[in-house]
Amino acid sequence: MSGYCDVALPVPLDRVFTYAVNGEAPSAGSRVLVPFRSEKMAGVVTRVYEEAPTFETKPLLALLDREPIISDELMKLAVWIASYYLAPLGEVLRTMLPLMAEVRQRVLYRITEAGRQALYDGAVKGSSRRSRKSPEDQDAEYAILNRLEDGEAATFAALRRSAAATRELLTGMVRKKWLARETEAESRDARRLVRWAVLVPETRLPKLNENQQTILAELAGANGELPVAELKRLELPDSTLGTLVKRELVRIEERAAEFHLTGLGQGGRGKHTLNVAQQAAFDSITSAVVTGEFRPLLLHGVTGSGKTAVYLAAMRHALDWGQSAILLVPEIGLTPAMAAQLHAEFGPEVALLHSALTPEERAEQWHRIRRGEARIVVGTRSAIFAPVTKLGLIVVDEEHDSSYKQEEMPRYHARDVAVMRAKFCAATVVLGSATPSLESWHNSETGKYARIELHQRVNNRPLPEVELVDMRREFQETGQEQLFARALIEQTQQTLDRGEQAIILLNRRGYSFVVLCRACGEKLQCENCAISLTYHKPSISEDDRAHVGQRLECHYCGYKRTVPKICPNCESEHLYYLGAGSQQGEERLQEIFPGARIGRMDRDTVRGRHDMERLLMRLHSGEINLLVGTQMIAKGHDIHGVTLVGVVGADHALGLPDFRAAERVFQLLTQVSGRAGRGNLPGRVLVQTYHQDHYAIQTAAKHDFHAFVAREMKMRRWTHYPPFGSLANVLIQSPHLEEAAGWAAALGKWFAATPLDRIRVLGPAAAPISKIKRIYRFHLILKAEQRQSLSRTLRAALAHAEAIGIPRRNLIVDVDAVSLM
Ligand SMILES: Nc1ncnc2c1ncn2[C@@H]1O[C@H](COP(=O)(O)OP(=O)(O)OP(=O)(O)O)[C@@H](O)[C@H]1O
Ligand SMILES: [Zn+2]
Repeated sequence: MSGYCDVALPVPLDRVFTYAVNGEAPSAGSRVLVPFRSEKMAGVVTRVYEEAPTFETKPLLALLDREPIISDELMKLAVWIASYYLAPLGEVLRTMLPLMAEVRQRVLYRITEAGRQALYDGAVKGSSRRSRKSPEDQDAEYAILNRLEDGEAATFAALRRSAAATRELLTGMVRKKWLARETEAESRDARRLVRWAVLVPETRLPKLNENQQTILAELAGANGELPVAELKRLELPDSTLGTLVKRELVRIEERAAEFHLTGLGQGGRGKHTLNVAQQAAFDSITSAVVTGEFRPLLLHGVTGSGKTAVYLAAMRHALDWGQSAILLVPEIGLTPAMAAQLHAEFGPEVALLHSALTPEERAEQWHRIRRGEARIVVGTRSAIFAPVTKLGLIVVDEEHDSSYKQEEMPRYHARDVAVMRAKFCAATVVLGSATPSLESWHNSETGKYARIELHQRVNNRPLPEVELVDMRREFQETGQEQLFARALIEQTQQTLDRGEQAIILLNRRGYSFVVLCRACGEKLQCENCAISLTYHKPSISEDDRAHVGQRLECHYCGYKRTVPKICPNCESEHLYYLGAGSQQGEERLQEIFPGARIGRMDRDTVRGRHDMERLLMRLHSGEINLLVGTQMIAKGHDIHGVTLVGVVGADHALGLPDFRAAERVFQLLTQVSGRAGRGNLPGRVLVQTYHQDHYAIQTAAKHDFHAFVAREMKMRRWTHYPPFGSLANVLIQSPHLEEAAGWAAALGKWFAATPLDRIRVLGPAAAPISKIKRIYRFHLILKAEQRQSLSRTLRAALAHAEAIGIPRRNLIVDVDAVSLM
């Protein structure tokens, strides 16, 4: 049959592309292979039709799916995201489909006419003496040309095998135009086979080196077998496993990929019957689900009120009703207990989509969900695109968490996408948190969302008492800057003496987060970013899995350098290390409490998939009785022995140039306080602060969410920030400072000259972080009373930018921006 179709391609262009159908027609929502520029590319068909377009079209190359893999409902969602966030539809669809592992790009080499000529010339005249190549290289080149003479294209691997080709030689030959390089998208099914390493029972162990022993120990500890991919996480050389296989101590088996969960840490603490408040929340949710209509709910439940049990019961109910459910969590790796509870509750019905999955594993899960084998989906933000059918319930846990916002194209917010998806498929969506975002709270005030509250902790446990320690007074009374206040030291000691556990939040990793030269006043900065370098000491902790050596490190781009003895600017020797991070916290605590069993939880100690579980296990068992860490320690953990929480230096974030600064500090204080007193003993919190009178600190200390919100809403209303109106951040970036500044000025001029419909424009100005990874950054902030007019204006601005030659990739439009830095 003939006809035409529109295809969305993953390229940064806000349009679809038309191709001619020359065989079997594809269906909308299925993938096809098409020629694009000089490449072949996989895209998703958005429309199939008869009438010929007025321009010339190229034909489709291949159909990759027999049936649509994007349902109408998900396509509708994709179109909404593309329009709302001003993102190309092809990019949105690529984000939605974790199937790129199935379409692999192959690079092929083919001989050209010039190549043939060279081959014949060489055969006649022998090797050319004028060539700069060695005779060996010339021979290799002829071998390659010879191999390709029949006209078939071959891969690098094939040419290396049969003609000893190297990448260098091939690149040179392409440059001489003897060879043409082609890319080919190769479609295949997601790999269904997983390679497992299996321990061979062996009585006499030969001499082994340390790496080999590590692998054998790891296998022995896992009942003798593990997927090879798991072993890769040990970060040992690949050859180690190879040697073990050669020596017949380990054998490799290919097995069908199946769903497996390894070491999820301890499971839930057994199931509880819901208490009265939980039951009421459950009833509200399930009666929304059974209406079969779109029902958005905000579940505001204080820390430790047992929200998880409500989610699980509601999801079970949806399942029993023949529906499926999606649960979004900020980061599964951080809450292994949650994963264990889910697995205990739903067994093989649950698909876990976490960030440590390989592309193949992700694709495998996607297929399981699509086949209807897993009707409960749990995952981080992109799990909102899971291809479940009969979706009845979506739960967004910790809905205020900023990890739901994707900070790359498409810059969607998974919580808001969750609400739209629920709307498109007439489902119930529950946004849950002890500290709801002001946006969601506002929606519950205006009646857009129904609100459910859990005011009490389970078993009538009290919320912890919070005491503020004024660090200005502490300084006056002790005469010196202290990392830990006297009261915190005293109470930590008492807690440990009573055999209880304490956690201390120090929300920066590393040892010192500023290195300052007292002579010239300069802070040592990253070479690539406008960011102070953080000093990391050689590690003192056995938990520390990061690099052990001392170094200065940029926490934005990962740049590392040795620690200088003198200031790189003025060569003075007066370098001072200021600002304590978690590594320093740990060291100081070790000095103060030599008998304590200290653990540390931050990005340096929690790297691999199992690090968090190990740490939590040691906390649950009491092996660790004093934990220091960054905001990771505030995330949902339920450790019953913790009765004291200390907060150090969390209020400095109040000074950040971001309208959400107060909200973030309030959330962090409330969440970290919420870790205390979750068992039988009541908890206490000590907050060290220099801003004792700030309303975010005051209200957090009183667990008074309503008072905080009332105050913060006033501020937002005055300053026209969300939830009052809509906001977008327009970033202009370039590796050349003048270029970025020039473009920013040009856009600024356009905004100033264009009549805008109730939109306030701030800037252009240098972004608070004016350079990241050698890219200079300027921005404009748009505050609009009406969403539509914001959207219209942004589109017009993009069109103007294109007209004056600002490349699309140098412009970032961040609708509902979460980070303004
Ligand atoms: N009905 C119940 N009776 C007794 N204990 C319960 C009940 N429901 C839940 N729990 C327990 O209460 C504790 C807190 O529950 P959960 O972790 O779900 O709190 P949460 O509301 O998610 O808190 P946070 O917002 O701090 O993460 C857990 O140990 C859980 O096992
Ligand atoms: Zn950097």
